Amino acid sequence: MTELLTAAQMRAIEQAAIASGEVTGLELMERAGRGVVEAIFEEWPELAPSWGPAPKPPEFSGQDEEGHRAVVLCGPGNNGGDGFVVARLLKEAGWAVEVFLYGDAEKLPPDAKVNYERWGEMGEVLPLTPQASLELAHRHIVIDAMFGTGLARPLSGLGPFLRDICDCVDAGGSLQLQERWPFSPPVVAIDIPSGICADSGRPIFDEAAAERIRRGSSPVCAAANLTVSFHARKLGHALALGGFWCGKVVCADIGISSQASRTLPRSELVKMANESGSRFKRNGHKYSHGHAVILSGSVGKGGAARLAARAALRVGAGAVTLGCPPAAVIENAAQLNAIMLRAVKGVDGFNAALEDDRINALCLGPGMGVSDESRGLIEAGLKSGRAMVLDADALTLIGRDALLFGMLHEKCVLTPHGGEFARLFPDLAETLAAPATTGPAYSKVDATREAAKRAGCTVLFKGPDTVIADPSGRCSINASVYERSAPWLATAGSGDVLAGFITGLLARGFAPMRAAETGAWLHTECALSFGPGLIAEDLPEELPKVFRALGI
Ligand SMILES: NC(=O)C1=CN([C@@H]2O[C@H](COP(=O)(O)OP(=O)(O)OC[C@H]3O[C@@H](n4cnc5c(N)ncnc54)[C@H](O)[C@@H]3O)[C@@H](O)[C@H]2O)[C@@H](O)CC1
Ligand SMILES: Nc1ncnc2c1ncn2[C@@H]1O[C@H](COP(=O)(O)OP(=O)(O)O)[C@@H](O)[C@H]1O
Ligand SMILES: [K+]
Repeated sequence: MTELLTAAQMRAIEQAAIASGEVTGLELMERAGRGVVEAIFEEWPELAPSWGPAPKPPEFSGQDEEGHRAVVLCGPGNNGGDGFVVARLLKEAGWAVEVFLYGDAEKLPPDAKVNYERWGEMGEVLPLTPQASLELAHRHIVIDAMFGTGLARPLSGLGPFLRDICDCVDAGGSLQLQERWPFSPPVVAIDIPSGICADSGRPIFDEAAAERIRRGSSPVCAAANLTVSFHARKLGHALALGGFWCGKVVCADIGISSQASRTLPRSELVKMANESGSRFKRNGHKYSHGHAVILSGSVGKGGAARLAARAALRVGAGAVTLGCPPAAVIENAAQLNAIMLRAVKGVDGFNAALEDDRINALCLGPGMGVSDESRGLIEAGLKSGRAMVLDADALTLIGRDALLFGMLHEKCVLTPHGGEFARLFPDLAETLAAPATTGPAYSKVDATREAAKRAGCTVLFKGPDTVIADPSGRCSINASVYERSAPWLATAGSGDVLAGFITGLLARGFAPMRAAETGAWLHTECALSFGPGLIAEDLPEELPKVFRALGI
């Protein structure tokens, strides 16, 4: 678990470090540039100085034929300043370096200006204008230092360069992949690929650029094989398409002493999990670990609820009961063993079941249907005040019904995917879907926080960038990107399993926000542990292995 920062938080951390006298801005920029160069040599050891002469790019006929060659594209802010440092350090390592500047050198901020001038003593700076000829195919590395956390508006006049950069990245960014592109150099983005908003992971573009995308011409942002960020990952590396554009993200330590960016070791995660709610099972009888009730749909519609029930039991609820319409009892009885089964005849039947005060968590929605009876069941569940996961059809019903929406309470967890989120919060979904024309752009974090506040309960907005927020504004992201990428989670029923994990954790006494965070994290862990080929049924069955690996 790693804390992600917004651009403003990063600026505040930097300013605090400078104000305390701990470091100067110029030193930070030097460390940032050094961090980029070190990350490059670590990623591609064959480029490190000790490796001897560089492979000769094909068709290259300029000077320095035996040396490594880099092109550094600098922008008008401090991201560009980092670029000038990288250019200088590579040159000092014996590289041939060509530097381009987008913008006016006179207007560079002070630290970037100093580094521009330092570079100026070693080499020239060419203007990055439409006339510039980059000849990327003749380099060993391309450095994108055009824009970082300060991106404020759409890029303009950079289209052809962005196309070249994206082509290099598409070609694999490997020094070995020479057949596909004459000599496709890896692209290294400083902080974030230019054009991507560091707070939202969304490209910033206007209508004119949108039209260009529709025509399939130039892209609106750069991409990278390696992104080197500083101090901590930013939200934009994890949200939306950030994971898609950034390639691999490494975080260079620039020596700022802030607690903000700690990466928690697994042992600490386990400790946190143990401290929240009713702990992992140590002692007590089954009902001391809670009793979850999951309602299923009618005949032939029980699969989703059975998946959720199995997940709730595996995650450690002491007892799980599946409640179904009387007509569906035989179908469910044929499928269930450890999970108890109870015929629930309409709302009255549900209210009767809820008289058992050992029942402390409910899950409504998976496979439930959107009938009036389903609505009544949701109302009864909400009136009972129990901790409760509302998923799938329950979300559709709540989205249609202001009265039900108004009954949501702080022990509820809503688990919408994109479509369900749009039904529940159409205005927020619309804002999120509208092209982002200025930075920082409205993000999935903004939308989920606002949704949780409005609903008065925890909201988990699903996707590879699952965002979880509670009404107090607390928010976390379960990003299934980079080393935690598990696209095989996009399989029918995996959302039902997630609902079951959260319900089981609620039954065990986890607070709603913690249950949602832990459930989402375990969901991804199970997918990673199982690997491709996974179907929803496999997720709960993988949990014991995941728990064992965690030492639980
Ligand atoms: N904050 C920190 O702690 C550190 C920041 N560093 C670097 O500084 C960067 C942030 O620097 P800045 O805040 O100067 O931001 P940027 O370097 O991203 O650029 C901002 C500048 O570009 C202009 N601009 C924004 N969008 C534009 C567009 N589409 N077209 C033309 N001009 C545009 C802005 O008006 C501003 O002048 C980081 O990404 C990182 O690379 C590092 O030096 C290390 C420390
Ligand atoms: N590409 C992906 N990478 C990681 N997780 C994903 C991806 N696509 C979907 N998921 C996760 O899989 C689950 C799918 O849930 P949902 O959309 O409700 O599907 P279903 O209704 O079929 O169960 C969610 O937890 C979501 O976050
Ligand atoms: K950049």
